[in-house]
Formats: sequence, C-alpha cells, structure tokens
Amino acid sequence: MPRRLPEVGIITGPRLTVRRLSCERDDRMLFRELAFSASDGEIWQITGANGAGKTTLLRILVGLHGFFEGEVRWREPLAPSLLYLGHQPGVREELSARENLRYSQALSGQAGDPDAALDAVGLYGFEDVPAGRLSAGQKRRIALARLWLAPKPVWVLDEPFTAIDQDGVARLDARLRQAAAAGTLVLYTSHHRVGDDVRRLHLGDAGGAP
Ligand SMILES: Nc1ncnc2c1ncn2[C@@H]1O[C@H](COP(=O)(O)OP(=O)(O)OP(=O)(O)O)[C@@H](O)[C@H]1O
Repeated sequence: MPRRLPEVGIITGPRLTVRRLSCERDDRMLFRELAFSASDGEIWQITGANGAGKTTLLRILVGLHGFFEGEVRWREPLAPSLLYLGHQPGVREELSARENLRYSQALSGQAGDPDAALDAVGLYGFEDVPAGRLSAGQKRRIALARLWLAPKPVWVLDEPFTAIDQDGVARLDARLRQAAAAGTLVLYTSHHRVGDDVRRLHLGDAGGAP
C-alpha cells in the first residue's frame, strides 16, 4: 500500500477572501455583495464618502462588528497575524509616549524597541512626555509607532494619515510600501493613495436604503 507523503508547507492562495458581503446600519445599506480577495504583499485602499461604511468594513474584517451577511475568510488565524489601528489614536493620556508603546506591546506581545519606533515616527525627544500634553498629530504618531515594531503579516489601518503633517505622511507612505514589499498585506482607509499599484475598493454604490 503506498505511503501518504506529508504535505509540503508552501502556503498559497489569498490571505483574505470576502464573498457576498453586505451590511446594513440604521436602515441604510452601506455595501451590498462585496467580493474581493487580498494576498500577501498587496496594499488595499478603501475609499468612500463620510458614512459610506469604511470603518464598519474594517471592523467586520477584523471581527469587531458581527452584524453582516456574507463570508469573510482568513487563510490563517487572524489574531496572531494582525496589527489593527482603529479610528482613534487609542493612547492613554496619563502615560508617556514610551509607556504607551510598552503598554500596547504588553497587550499584543509585539516585540521591538519602543525608542527606535518613536524615533522613526519623529517623536525623538518626546519619549517621556505624557501623551495628554502632546498634539493630536503627535498622539497619532504614538499609535503609528507600532508599525515600526516587529512586523506582522496583516495591517488593518483606519485613517492612519489623519492629523499628521507632510513629513509624517511621507514617512508613513514609505513604511506601508516597505512592509508590503516584505510581504505584509495592508488594508487601510484614506483618501491618500500610496503608490500607483495600490488596489482600490470604493464604497458608496450600495444604493442607500435597503
Ligand atoms: N456606533 C454606531 N451605531 C449605529 N450606527 C453607526 C455607528 N457607527 C456608525 N454607524 C452608522 O454606520 C454608517 C457608516 O459608518 P462608518 O463609520 O463605517 O463610515 P465611514 O465611511 O468610516 O465614515 P467616515 O469617513 O466619516 O469615518 C454611519 O453613517 C452610521 O449611520
């Protein structure tokens, strides 16, 4: 009887598959029957008017919003692979920039040097300042510093370019492209386009009322 050979560990196929995804909120259809597949190393930009459902879509994809129809399938368990930055910076005002980063590292298990990450987002010299005394853009940069810690295979970023200046936009733009080149799948909402080869998913054609 022939012996069964072990499967070779090459992982293929899209990391994320979305089929017939529809979502209604407040009696309004946000999107209807969305379908797309996203693979390692791709950057996906999600666009749409205010209220079109961009945040809702990202929250569905990462499992934070459960009221939808259709299928969202990740090739591998999402939790250990995911770096999710939500709409708000999510920093603790009473903690310094460094303490905030260490705190999120303790929760996520994400390795890396917090000072190097803060330096990379332009917060050198602000490591010990309580976040409550920083500007909106600087708070956003504390959250973004996680992108310079140990890399994760999936980044889901809700409006990461909000509140940061031109220099911050350039740094972030380069970082997203660098991560994708190294194999990270990046999904983000913004009107800012990161390079010409970015895939774009536009929300807003669902037809309004269900
Ligand atoms: N907490 C909530 N409870 C009930 N309905 C909500 C809630 N948050 C959002 N919605 C509804 O979902 C719709 C889509 O909101 P969502 O935040 O996903 O849009 P968005 O495209 O990210 O908007 P923006 O560009 O303004 O951030 C809103 O118009 C609103 O009607």
